[in-house]
Amino acid sequence: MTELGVVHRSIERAAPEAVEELSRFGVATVHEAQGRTGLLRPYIRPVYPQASLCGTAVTVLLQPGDNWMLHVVAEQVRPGDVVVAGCTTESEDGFFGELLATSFRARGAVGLIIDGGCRDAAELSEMDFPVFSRAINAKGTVKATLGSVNVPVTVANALVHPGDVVVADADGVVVVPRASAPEVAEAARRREENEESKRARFQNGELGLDIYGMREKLSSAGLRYLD
Ligand SMILES: O=C([O-])CC(=O)C(=O)O
Ligand SMILES: [Mg+2]
Repeated sequence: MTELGVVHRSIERAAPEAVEELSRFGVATVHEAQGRTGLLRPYIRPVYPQASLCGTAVTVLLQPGDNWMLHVVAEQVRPGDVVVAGCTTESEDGFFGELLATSFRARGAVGLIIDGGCRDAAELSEMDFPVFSRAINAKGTVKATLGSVNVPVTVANALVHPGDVVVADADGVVVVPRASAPEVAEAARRREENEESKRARFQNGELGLDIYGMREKLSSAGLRYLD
């Protein structure tokens, strides 16, 4: 069980070159590149359509309806970090808004993933501070019960460790374990190159049936063409 009331101050972050490399790819590519793993459940949505981010996770475990620990985690943020907030129990209250976004940004945070609600959606969009949350909800929160900072957290069914890489865009949110970030970045690069050549062939009018060599398999599966 996760210990409550602790703040881990020293965490090991993924290599900056790997983070930089991963930032060039979309969530779908990264997810595929690591063997279709690491996705958060799709109920986590961007607060505004253009929101996207890539950064190293600093994690926080919140208590339902209580945003105290978001102020505690702010102190642990380093430039390039994304705050990843889980909650001990489902909660859709408005934990986070433009004031906390201003604070996070001043510390160098590139965004927030929260398995809870957030508010001030228009201001967050105006600021272009990317937030991915389970709800937009004006309901206010209290500062009463301790959680923890920089412990492993489960966020929308994905386990996130401090220092992992998180990539988020209009398609969703994916987490890449710190140690495998360089190899996933390399696999994503190869995948993107491969898609580029396929895209050119599709543009030329070639069919997936031929590009992927599907005809034989379809006929052995018994597909019949009738005139
Ligand atoms: O203050 C709060 O509790 C959350 C909020 O609206 C903000 O950060 O602007
Ligand atoms: Mg506010």
